[in-house]
Amino acid sequence: MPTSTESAYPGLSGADAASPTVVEARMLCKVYGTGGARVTALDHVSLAVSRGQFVAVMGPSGSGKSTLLHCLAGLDTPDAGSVFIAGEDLAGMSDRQLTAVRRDRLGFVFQAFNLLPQLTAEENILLPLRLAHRKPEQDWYDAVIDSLGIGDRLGHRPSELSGGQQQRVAVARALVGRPEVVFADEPTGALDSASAASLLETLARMCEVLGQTVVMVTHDENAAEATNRIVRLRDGRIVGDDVLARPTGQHAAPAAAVQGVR
Ligand SMILES: Nc1ncnc2c1ncn2[C@@H]1O[C@H](COP(=O)(O)OP(=O)(O)OP(=O)(O)O)[C@@H](O)[C@H]1O
Repeated sequence: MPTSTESAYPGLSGADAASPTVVEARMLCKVYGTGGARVTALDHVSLAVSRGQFVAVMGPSGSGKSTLLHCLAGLDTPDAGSVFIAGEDLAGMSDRQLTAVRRDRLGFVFQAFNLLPQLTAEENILLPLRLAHRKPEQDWYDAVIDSLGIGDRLGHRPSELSGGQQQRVAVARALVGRPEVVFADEPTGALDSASAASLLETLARMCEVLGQTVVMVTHDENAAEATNRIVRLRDGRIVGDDVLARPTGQHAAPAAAVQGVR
């Protein structure tokens, strides 16, 4: 039975320089305001994220974390520089193409779960695919539900779930379309510490085992510890970028979850 990313998915492990680059920022600049109110939110930021990496973006308030996340995700436009998702330059895209990229190739998780109260967990998870007239890939869907441990909650409405379970449903919704990368902005901000730790552990495992890529903004050093790369911003610049080697096999691969996936 494979017990590490290496054996389950050769070349797709977390901090693996040989993995393909899924997100790349080149010399991103973003300035808000003019005159005395002028703020340089991003000051020539370059960053390449490999498949399977779980990246924490950290830094003091106002250092540019959200601006960077929004530019990487095509939710905001840099004043200068380029963003590539799986090698495709977002700058060359029309609004319609950008919308399609966000819908079909990216996943989003925010502090607020944003689940629709009248839908069951499963209906919430599948809603983005339904709107895109896509069907879930069954093996991937099963792996996501299994990894998140919400198989017995799928028929419940959000009001019948704990906060931690609701966030897991929101994560499943972000993952179900098998996005190139998931962007998460303080995903544990509304959770108690035990639920937060559990969610982070699950995200880490999905990156290691399923080759998912996650870029997460967080203020929380504990949350960052679950990741395998910590990018630190200050005054719109990267002032630290630590790729952490995690011992292989720390997160055992759930064999059933990985069968037939990738
Ligand atoms: N729409 C905007 N208009 C004007 N200034 C902005 C705007 N958005 C961000 N800024 C400024 O750009 C800088 C970077 O903001 P950003 O939200 O990216 O920082 P952050 O690191 O995410 O902060 P926080 O941790 O407080 O959320 C800040 O000085 C902020 O005030």
